[in-house]
Amino acid sequence: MSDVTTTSVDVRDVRRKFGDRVVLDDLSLTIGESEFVVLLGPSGCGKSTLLRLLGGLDRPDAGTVTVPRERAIVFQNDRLLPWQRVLRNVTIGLYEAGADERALAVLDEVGLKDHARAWPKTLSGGEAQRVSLARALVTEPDLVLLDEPFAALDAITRLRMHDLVRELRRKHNAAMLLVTHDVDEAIALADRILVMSDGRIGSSYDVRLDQDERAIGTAREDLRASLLGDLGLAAVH
Ligand SMILES: Nc1ncnc2c1ncn2[C@@H]1O[C@H](COP(=O)(O)OP(=O)(O)OP(=O)(O)O)[C@@H](O)[C@H]1O
Repeated sequence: MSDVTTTSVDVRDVRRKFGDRVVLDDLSLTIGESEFVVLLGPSGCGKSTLLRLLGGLDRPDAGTVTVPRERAIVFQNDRLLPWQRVLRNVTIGLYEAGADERALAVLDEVGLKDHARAWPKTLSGGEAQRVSLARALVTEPDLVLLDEPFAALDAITRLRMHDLVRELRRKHNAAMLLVTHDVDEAIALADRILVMSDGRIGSSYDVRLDQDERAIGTAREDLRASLLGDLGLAAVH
């Protein structure tokens, strides 16, 4: 291929049905190595279904999904094991020597090295999600899947998380796919925003190339309009 960047994710003509309902309808997308793609779309349009396919938690009825072997998922709820301390929650899935050191290094990156011996129930929502990010990154995945990881956090904590994710992205060279309903979150983090509708990728915005304020303002309006348009259609059904 003549692409400048190497492809990390290649989804081709994927179809996924639940009963009679076609949730993903010949959907195709690619994500480049170390590219940050945000998937926006109204509730129920199939974002999590796509993420689950990429994470290997589900299989398509038709089409192909090509993803790197090393990948990690962060969900909206932290899914930490309450009976394990923070450090053990991060080392889960690491079997080699030096696991504790690696986990401590990533906990340091998310600002929680001091909490290594804490129990999950003593953490705030934002801290618990930072541990989830540490757990995802400790294996140095090539692809990180983020399923609305900041949706349950308050606005200020969410903004702090955006800064953290940008910083983590610089340090770890993974491709990232974030699912969100939040247009501003999408613009803050994405290289490219994909809007999903009717089981496919409806439109695509290149944020990285559009750095001037006016272009970003226009994109924000367009994105809001396409989301509201989809919601309007959904309300008619
Ligand atoms: N395992 C399943 N069995 C039956 N239907 C399912 C299953 N998983 C998802 N669906 C249906 O597929 C559709 C898409 O669900 P999905 O969770 O992918 O949407 P979403 O875009 O992530 O929504 P939200 O933004 O609300 O999380 C929904 O109508 C949902 O009910």
